[in-house]
Amino acid sequence: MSNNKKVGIIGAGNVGATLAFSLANKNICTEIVLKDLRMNVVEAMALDISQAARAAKSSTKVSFASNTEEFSNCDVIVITAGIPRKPGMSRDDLLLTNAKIMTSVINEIAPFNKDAIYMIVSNPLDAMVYTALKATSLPRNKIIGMAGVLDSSRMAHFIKEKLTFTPNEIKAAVMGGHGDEMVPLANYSSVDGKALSEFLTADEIEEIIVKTRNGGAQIVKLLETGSAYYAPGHSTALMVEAILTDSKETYPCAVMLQGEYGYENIVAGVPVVLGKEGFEKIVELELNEEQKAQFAKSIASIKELVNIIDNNF
Ligand SMILES: NC(=O)C1=CN([C@@H]2O[C@H](COP(=O)(O)OP(=O)(O)OC[C@H]3O[C@@H](n4cnc5c(N)ncnc54)[C@H](O)[C@@H]3O)[C@@H](O)[C@H]2O)C=CC1
Ligand SMILES: O=C([O-])CC(=O)C(=O)O
Repeated sequence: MSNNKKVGIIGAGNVGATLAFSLANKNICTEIVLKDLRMNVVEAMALDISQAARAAKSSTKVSFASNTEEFSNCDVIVITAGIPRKPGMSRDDLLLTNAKIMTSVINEIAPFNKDAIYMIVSNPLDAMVYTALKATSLPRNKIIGMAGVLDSSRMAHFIKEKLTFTPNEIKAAVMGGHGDEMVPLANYSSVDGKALSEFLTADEIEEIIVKTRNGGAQIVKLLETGSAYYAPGHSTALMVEAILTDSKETYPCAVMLQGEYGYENIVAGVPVVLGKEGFEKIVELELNEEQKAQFAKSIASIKELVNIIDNNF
C-alpha cells in the first residue's frame, strides 16, 4: 500500500493493539505508529503486528514512537489511552482519571498533527469526546467518538442469536450515549429489509434491547480484569477505513451536536457520514415520542458528566 496514509494510535493496550492488528491486515494505510507509556509493550506490539501483516500479505508498516516528534503528521489518530472499568464499575466511574489522560495526550500530540482527524475510544466515551474538543478547540468534524458501531454490532449479534438470517441481512441501529441509557432503535433495525416485528415478538425485541445496553458490562463481568476489545477494536478499524478511503458511509458516531436533534453543545451518538474531513454530515432520523424521551434521558446523563468536566478542566 503506497497511499502515504499514516494512522497513529495512542494506547497500545487491548483495544489499541486489536485495532492496529485489524487495520494492519486490511492493507489500507502505509504506516501505523503506536504510542504508549509502556515502552517494551509498545515495541513488542509493533513487531508482532508487523509480522502478522506480512502473513496477511499487507505492506502496512507498524512502528512505535519513542518521542512525540515521531508521532507526527498522522491522517487519523485514535486515542484509546485510559483505564478500562472492572466488575462493579460503570463507565462513568472512569471520568476524572481518563479526562486527565485525554487532556494530556491530546495537548501533547495535537501541535505535531495539525491536519489529523481524531477518533476517541476511551470511556466514558461521549464525555471524552467533549473533553478532547474542549482541550483542542478543533472544529467538531475533526473529533469523533467510536461506540455506536460497536453497540449496533452487539444488537445485530443478539438478533442473529434468535434468527437464521446472514449478517448481511441484519441491520441494527443504536443511537444516544455509550452508557446504560443508550437508545437501540428497533424501528430502524431490520431483517431481510423487513421490520423486526415480522420475525420477533415484542418481548423478544425488548430482550435484545436490554442485552445490547448491557453488552459491555456482560463482558466486563466475565473478564474480571478489564473490558471488551475485539469488537471495539474492529469497529474502530471500520471507521478509520471510512475516513482513509473517503467512503461517505453512514455510521453511528459520538459527535458534538449544534442544534441537531434539538440539542446544543453536547456530544452524543447519532448517524453521521464519514469521509476524509471526519464527519461530513449528521443524519437526522425521525424519532417517535418514546425514542425522543429515551434520547433526552441519555443526553441528560451525558450532561452530568460534561458539567463535571467543565468544573474541573
Ligand atoms: N468506546 C468504546 O466503545 C469502548 C471504549 N473502551 C475504553 O477504551 C479504553 C482502553 O481500553 P483497553 O485497551 O481495554 O485498556 P488497556 O488498559 O488494555 O489499555 C490502555 C492503554 O493505555 C495506555 N496509556 C495510559 N495512559 C497513557 C498515556 N498518557 N499515554 C499513552 N498511553 C497511555 C496504557 O499503558 C495501556 O497500554 C478504556 O477507557 C475503555 O473503557 C473500551 C472498549 C470499548
Ligand atoms: O464496557 C466497557 O467498559 C467497555 C465498553 O465501552 C464496551 O465494551 O462497550
